[in-house]
Amino acid sequence: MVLCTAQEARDLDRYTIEVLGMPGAALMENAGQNATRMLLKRFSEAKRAVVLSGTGNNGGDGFVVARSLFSAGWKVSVWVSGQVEKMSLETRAFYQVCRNMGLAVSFFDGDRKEELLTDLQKADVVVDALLGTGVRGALREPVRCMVQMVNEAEPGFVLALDAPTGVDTDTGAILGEAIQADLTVSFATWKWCHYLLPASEFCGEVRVVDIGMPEEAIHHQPPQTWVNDPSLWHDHLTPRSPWSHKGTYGHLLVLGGSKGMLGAAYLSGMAALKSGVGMVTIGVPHGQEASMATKVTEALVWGWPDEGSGLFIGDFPSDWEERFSRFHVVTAGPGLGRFSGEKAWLERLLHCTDGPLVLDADALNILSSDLSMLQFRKKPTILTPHPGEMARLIGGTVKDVEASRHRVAKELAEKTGATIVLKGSFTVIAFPDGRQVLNGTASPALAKAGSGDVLTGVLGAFLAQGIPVESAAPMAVYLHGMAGRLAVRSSDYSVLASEVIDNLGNAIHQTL
Ligand SMILES: NC(=O)C1=CN([C@@H]2O[C@H](COP(=O)(O)OP(=O)(O)OC[C@H]3O[C@@H](n4cnc5c(N)ncnc54)[C@H](OP(=O)(O)O)[C@@H]3O)[C@@H](O)[C@H]2O)[C@@H](O)CC1
Ligand SMILES: Nc1ncnc2c1ncn2[C@@H]1O[C@H](COP(=O)(O)OP(=O)(O)O)[C@@H](O)[C@H]1O
Ligand SMILES: [K+]
Repeated sequence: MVLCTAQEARDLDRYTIEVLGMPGAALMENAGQNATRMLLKRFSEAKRAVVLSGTGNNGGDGFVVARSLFSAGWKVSVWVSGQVEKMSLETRAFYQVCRNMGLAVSFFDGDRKEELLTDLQKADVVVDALLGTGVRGALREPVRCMVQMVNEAEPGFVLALDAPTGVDTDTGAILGEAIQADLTVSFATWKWCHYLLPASEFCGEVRVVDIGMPEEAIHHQPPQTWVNDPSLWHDHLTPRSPWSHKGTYGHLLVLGGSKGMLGAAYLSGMAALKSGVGMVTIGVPHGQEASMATKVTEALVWGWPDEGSGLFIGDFPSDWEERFSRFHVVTAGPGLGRFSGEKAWLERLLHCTDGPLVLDADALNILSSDLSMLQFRKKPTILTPHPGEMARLIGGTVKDVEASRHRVAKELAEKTGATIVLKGSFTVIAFPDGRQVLNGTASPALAKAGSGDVLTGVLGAFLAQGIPVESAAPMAVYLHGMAGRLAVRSSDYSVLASEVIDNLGNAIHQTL
């Protein structure tokens, strides 16, 4: 499913109407009808509704909802935030239908506050069709006043059409005041405000409905962002061939696991094996080799030189060249730690890894001292920062990252040529060509140390199986999030990273 900026949504509408010849009124009728259907699913009996309509096309959707609820036997009153003369052609037509059918339509210019408030307080449902993607800047009167009154009235249920009035479609900012919705029905595509804080907290549940926009419109002008779903990568998640063998599914090297952090590399390695990779070697400092070997049964263990402190030194083992040629993918970072000569070490790793390379955790912190190290890479590099690591990479703060996750991820991908997997409650995957995928499958059960190490392993495993990064990254993030959800037995308080690993198989099975 596509995710649009306001401009992309306008371009899609324009192409559909002006080039494909779909009448705008048909799209508006479909939008309003499908939004009504979502409401009627929740309320089996006729109720009392107040519909607030603006003069733009969002208001037109509102008039369609008002008429449809009225026809379904609901008691409906409509309040309009401007004059008939300001209405767009389609909006005016649907306004006229409401009048012709005898619906109560009132105009609000700030004078009839008592009347509107009483109406809102009596309503079971308020439909917010004041502003959608056409909003510009801080709310002006009388819209601001109407928004404030809805929030004051605290109606039982608020349905927002496309977006709650008062949220900026693209930045997710609040434009002074915003309607607190229980359900937002978005038309044809997702919009950024459904994901970005603080706007997303005003949306309630978000459902996207079809408005009859032909697929050709999306193919003609593909937006830059998609919401993650299996249709994006399902072709690569195929049943395993009965003729396959371990060599078919690649060999992954996991580098990390310093003293006190062995578990991180262990989790990555096990997650990779549970995600179908043929073979895993876990590279740990020499001093940790014996401990790791007793911990893992299914993975190979390779001891790297260390200084006795449990950290890697800035050197490569003597047999690295011969060994490296056997790995299809390298992941570095989980439990790696910081060590003297780390920058030279990472530079060498970047040069000599002849396949995809995933950098996580401290490998990212080392990289943040000099992003130009990545410019030598010919094969895909994938960075999987959490917001703290991302802040170090861009030389900003966590607040900067969280205020604009999608923008910072996109900019870093374009700047470095790496694929960025910016983790969080919704993870952003940004590719160097500007495209982005947004993931919504995760669970707060994953907000616990070790979850990220699992993701690194899953991603490394899919890459080692020859899946291109454009599919492997969204596939790993999606299945990791789903495994996190499936791992919840009694409470999301209690999920361990190892239980997420145990549920990778279920997630893959349910998606195959
Ligand atoms: N196009 C299509 O085919 C389809 C579009 N669809 C629907 O159309 C919606 C987009 O419609 P849109 O572009 O008309 O914009 P919309 O959100 O109604 O707002 C414009 C109005 O808001 C006003 N306004 C702006 N900022 C303001 C502020 N800060 N404070 C106060 N007022 C402000 C602005 O006033 P003006 O600035 O012109 O004075 C103007 O009157 C979209 O979200 C979807 O619901 C669906 O029906 C499917 C088919
Ligand atoms: N509230 C949340 N909702 C959904 N997913 C989350 C949430 N918090 C964390 N996650 C996911 O859990 C993982 C945490 O990664 P990270 O912080 O690197 O953990 P660690 O390095 O300790 O293993 C990421 O994949 C992130 O997207
Ligand atoms: K709205």
